Amino acid sequence: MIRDARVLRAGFVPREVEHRDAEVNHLSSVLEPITNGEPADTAIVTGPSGTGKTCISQFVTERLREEVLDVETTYVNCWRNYTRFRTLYQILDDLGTTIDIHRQSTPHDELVDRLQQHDGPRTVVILDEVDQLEDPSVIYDLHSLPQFAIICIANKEEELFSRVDDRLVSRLRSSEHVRMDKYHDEQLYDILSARAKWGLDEDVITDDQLYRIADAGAGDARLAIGILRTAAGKADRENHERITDDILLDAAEDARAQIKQKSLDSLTPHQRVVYDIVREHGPVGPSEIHERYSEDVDDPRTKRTIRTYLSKMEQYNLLEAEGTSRDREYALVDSAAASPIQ
Ligand SMILES: Nc1ncnc2c1ncn2[C@@H]1O[C@H](COP(=O)(O)OP(=O)(O)OP(=O)(O)O)[C@@H](O)[C@H]1O
Repeated sequence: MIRDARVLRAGFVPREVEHRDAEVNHLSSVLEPITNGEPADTAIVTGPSGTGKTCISQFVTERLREEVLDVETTYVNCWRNYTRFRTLYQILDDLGTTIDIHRQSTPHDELVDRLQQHDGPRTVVILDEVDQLEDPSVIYDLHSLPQFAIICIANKEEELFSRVDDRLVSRLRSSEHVRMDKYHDEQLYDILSARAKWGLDEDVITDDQLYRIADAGAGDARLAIGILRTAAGKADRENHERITDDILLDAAEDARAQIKQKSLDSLTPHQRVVYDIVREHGPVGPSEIHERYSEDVDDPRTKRTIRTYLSKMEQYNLLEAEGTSRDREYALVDSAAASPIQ
């Protein structure tokens, strides 16, 4: 059943990306100066979840490394490393220069100094989920160091801009933007079909089944590949020769539940408090959420930050918002209402 399980994993970077030629070319052209040993501009990559932002960024930087000897790349998930310290530390760690850094006592400036002194090859830093940084000044830190090129990945550029100070906004506004939209069903079908070809034995899934998965994916390649992986895994465990329609029916729900759990596990402690307030009291408006949240935590973040948390959880299908911006209320997403595989 399964020929190569790696191909079906969420973080897999394929040898060929489908339907993103323009975006790949755009991002490659931003990084092009590096091939001549010159500094490159910052790139901002935005789009909804599962539209290939991480995949395209990694694909382009991998290709760059194939072409040029003197270039390194490093990847930081800023949701996981949401403080300035952790992001800087992660980059230095990748560069192999953290040996004598003490997590508790080393000041930020020293970490920035180390980056400045880094005399290795030019390095492309992918800052994924950059809108999740508690202190986005780390973008500024990196922006001012010519030996580093930055790719900032976020869902919405407004969310990124609303969190950074004016001097950085004007710099980021003049950066190159690569925008990704949700995939059409045909595009998702092609992405799935390539994964099935490399990841599964021949004839274990029909074209019609792949189209139905593409439809249930609703523009999100992460979900679509997740459904394919879940279905193939179950068919394999149960010793079927083919993926049956019954297996497919459950796979969409299981894949959604897995993705939801992963998103929940990614929430920072403050985001989790906000999520729990909506779970207990939703539908609830932002002011009440902020009031309750401020009572629950010792060092509450600003209302604006809480709004970005709510928006992020909406992007990741954990919360849904109803109403206009004035009377907006948030509630948990009703997973049972998501469209099943037809
Ligand atoms: N154009 C494409 N061709 C082939 N595979 C793709 C393409 N776009 C996305 N994928 C695959 O879909 C999955 C999700 O993509 P990716 O993680 O890049 O999405 P994302 O936009 O970064 O989502 P998120 O905001 O949730 O992190 C990955 O397994 C990726 O390899």
